[in-house]
Amino acid sequence: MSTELRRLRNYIDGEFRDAADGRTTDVVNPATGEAYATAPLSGQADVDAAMAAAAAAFPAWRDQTPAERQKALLKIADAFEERAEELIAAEVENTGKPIGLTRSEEIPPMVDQIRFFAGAARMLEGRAAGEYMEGLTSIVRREPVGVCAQVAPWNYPMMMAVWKFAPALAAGNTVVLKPSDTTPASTVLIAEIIGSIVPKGVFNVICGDRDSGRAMVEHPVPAMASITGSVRAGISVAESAAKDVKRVHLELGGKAPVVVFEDTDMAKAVEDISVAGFFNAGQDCTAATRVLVQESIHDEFVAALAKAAADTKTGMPDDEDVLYGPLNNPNQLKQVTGFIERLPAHAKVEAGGHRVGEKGYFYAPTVVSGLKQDDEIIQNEVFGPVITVQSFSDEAQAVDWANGVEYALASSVWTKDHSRAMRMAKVLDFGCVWINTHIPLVAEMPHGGFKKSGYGKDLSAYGFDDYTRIKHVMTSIEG
Ligand SMILES: NC(=O)c1ccc[n+]([C@@H]2O[C@H](COP(=O)([O-])OP(=O)(O)OC[C@H]3O[C@@H](n4cnc5c(N)ncnc54)[C@H](O)[C@@H]3O)[C@@H](O)[C@H]2O)c1
Ligand SMILES: C[N+](C)(C)CC=O
Repeated sequence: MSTELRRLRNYIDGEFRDAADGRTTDVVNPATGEAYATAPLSGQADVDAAMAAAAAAFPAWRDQTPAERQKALLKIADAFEERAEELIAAEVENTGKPIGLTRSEEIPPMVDQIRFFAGAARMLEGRAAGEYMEGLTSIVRREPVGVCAQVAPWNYPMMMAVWKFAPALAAGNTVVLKPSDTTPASTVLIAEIIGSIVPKGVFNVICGDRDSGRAMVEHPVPAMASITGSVRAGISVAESAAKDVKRVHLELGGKAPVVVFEDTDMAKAVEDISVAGFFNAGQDCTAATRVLVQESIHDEFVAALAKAAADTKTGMPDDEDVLYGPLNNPNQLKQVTGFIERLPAHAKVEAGGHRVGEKGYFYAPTVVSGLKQDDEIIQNEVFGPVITVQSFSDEAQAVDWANGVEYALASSVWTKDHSRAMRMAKVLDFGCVWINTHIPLVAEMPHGGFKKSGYGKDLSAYGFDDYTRIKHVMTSIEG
């Protein structure tokens, strides 16, 4: 059976290769539940080869001028635009996402993000050079870190690949990137695109599972390990990297609070929050997943949100009316289903709460109310199309509950009171606070969390800095 499937391959040192020992895994389309390809299950020999290629390519790539690296990234961005339909097709097979939304919501920001980092390559910052001790001039050199081991998740496989390779390559690093074992197809296509533009060895792709990822992070060559994924995986990466003191960059998910005050524009809030909660089947680390609503408007808000959920459609990628597709894999379906099955007696399912169909891994838009702060579904990441609602009495309680989880990536506040919004922005302990909106991201602004959401920033000049190191050079100017 699997011999008839399309064969995806690793991209190492400028060529496509099978795993050295020939091992593969089937890759399943989550909208159908059927395998459509095989991908290498990479082992130590594959990781060794990719790291050796990236290490060999590093000096020449590092020594290119920023202008040359900018030109390469701009060509990559142009190629993404030219080959957008191929990227969309690969991503849709990977994930089951709606075709139209992948075209409108993913390709343009990805291309823009690559172009942003192309520009950033020429805007490296440093403090002024000068004489801080008599007769001695100090300067700061900003340099690439080296080879970067990068591990991507399955929820936005191609966009997260961009967030990883673009700043790394722009800064002069070389890359070994691993997509999730459930979603390798778009990353393999990205390798083909980038490989036609940069010298061999600069960008390498290894397919495989968490053991392949672990072998990359534990490898002696990379100077930096970056991962987007679960807290469990992030802790494991940080532990492995600590053994030889590699730099670590972690984006580990969230449990975004959405704090709705009684003076909000209810219709706008409900519409925006339901989209931000259900988009991508809620498989988004910033999803508007945990609503805290002031008690005076609680019942009206819950009724409106339940109606918005009932009006939200999930279904096949070619259906233009759907907001979101399937969950990514059977484990994720089991995880989401488990949270709903284990709801405490005081919880009330206001909408959804069930699987949709028997083919693929679709789950209905779901709203759950009546929850308490220490309930499992409030404290843990569901990563599915499930919005929870709690009722708060005053600002202090809202802040207490909003901050009362282990995650700290993103949050939002909904109010017409500017002073209250700014007070909340100060005390909410999250890497992002949106006011009267939730989920937009721009290339110029940092994305990244605190607490168990990880450390290090994606996007922005701050994200670019994370892929550089600074060196002090001091020279005598006497004689
Ligand atoms: N932050 C995010 O964007 C994000 C993305 C995907 C999953 N998640 C969370 O993770 C939960 C579980 O999903 P999952 O188990 O499929 O994700 P995961 O964290 O296991 O996988 C993410 C990536 O990390 C790799 N990986 C896993 N363990 C590793 C290790 N020890 N060393 C190196 N690489 C490793 C995987 O192969 C994959 O490429 C989800 O329910 C969700 O809560 C978060
Ligand atoms: C980074 N983001 C928000 C696009 C996806 C995280 O799950």
